[in-house]
Amino acid sequence: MNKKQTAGQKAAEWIKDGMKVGLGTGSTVYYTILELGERLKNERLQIDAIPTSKETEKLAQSLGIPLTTFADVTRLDVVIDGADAVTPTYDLIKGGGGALLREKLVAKSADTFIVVVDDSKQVNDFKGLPIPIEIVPFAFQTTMQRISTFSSELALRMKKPNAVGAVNAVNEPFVTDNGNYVVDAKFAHMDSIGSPAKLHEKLKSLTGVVETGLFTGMADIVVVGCDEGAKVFRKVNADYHAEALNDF
Ligand SMILES: O=C(CO)[C@H](O)[C@H](O)COP(=O)(O)O
Repeated sequence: MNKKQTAGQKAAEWIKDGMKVGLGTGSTVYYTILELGERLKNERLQIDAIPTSKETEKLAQSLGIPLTTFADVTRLDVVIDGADAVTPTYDLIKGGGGALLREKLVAKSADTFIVVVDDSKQVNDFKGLPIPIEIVPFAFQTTMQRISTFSSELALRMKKPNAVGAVNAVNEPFVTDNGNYVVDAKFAHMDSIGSPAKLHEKLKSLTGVVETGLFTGMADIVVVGCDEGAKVFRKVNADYHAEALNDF
C-alpha cells in the first residue's frame, strides 16, 4: 500500500452511518473515496456527500456514493481532503489541483475537517513554496500586478498539455470549476509578512482575488501516511496531539 493510500483509507474510518460528508479532491483523498465506495457496498451505511470538484463528483457518482448540495444541507459532519503542504502548526497549502475555492467552502462547513497527506507534504514553513490564488479572469493582468508587489515570483497556471479541452495548452490558462484563473505565487519574504494567516488576509484584500490556497487553523485532524502506517494528529484546543496508531 502506498503512503497516500494508507492515509486516505484510514480517514474513511471516520465516516459513520447517517453522516453528511464533504469529499475533497486529489490523489490522496481518492483512496478515501474508493474506500467509502467499498463500505457502501459491504455495510449498511447511509450517507450524503458534497464533492469539492467536478472530478470528485464524477468519481463519487461512478462508485454509487449519494450526492447532495448546499440547497439541502447547511453543515457537514466531516470533510476529508488532501493538501500540498502541512506545517508543524497544521497550516495548509491547498489548490494544487485547482479546487481551492470549493474546497475551502466545503471545509468551512465541516464540524470535523480531516486532512490526508503522505509524509512528503510535511514542511517546516511555506517560505518559497507556491501558493495557489484563485482570481477572476477579467483584468487578471492587473490582479497579478497587485500580487507581484509583494510576491517574489508568480505565474498564471496554464492547462496541462493533455488536459481535457486543451487545444493549445501553452497559451491556455487553466480554468477552475468556477470559471476563474489560478495564479501560483511564491513569497520568499514570509518573515516580513508575518504569518500565513496575515498573507491570506493581505491577498484577500486585493481586488480580483477570489480565494487563496492558505488554509490556516482549519484542520481538526491530520492523517499522515508514512512507512510505519497512518499517524493521526488531533487538535485539542489550539494544540495538536499525536494519537497512537489505530487509535482513530
Ligand atoms: O488542494 C487540492 C486540490 O485543489 C489537493 O487536495 C492537493 O493538491 C493535494 O493533492 P494530492 O492528494 O493529489 O497530493
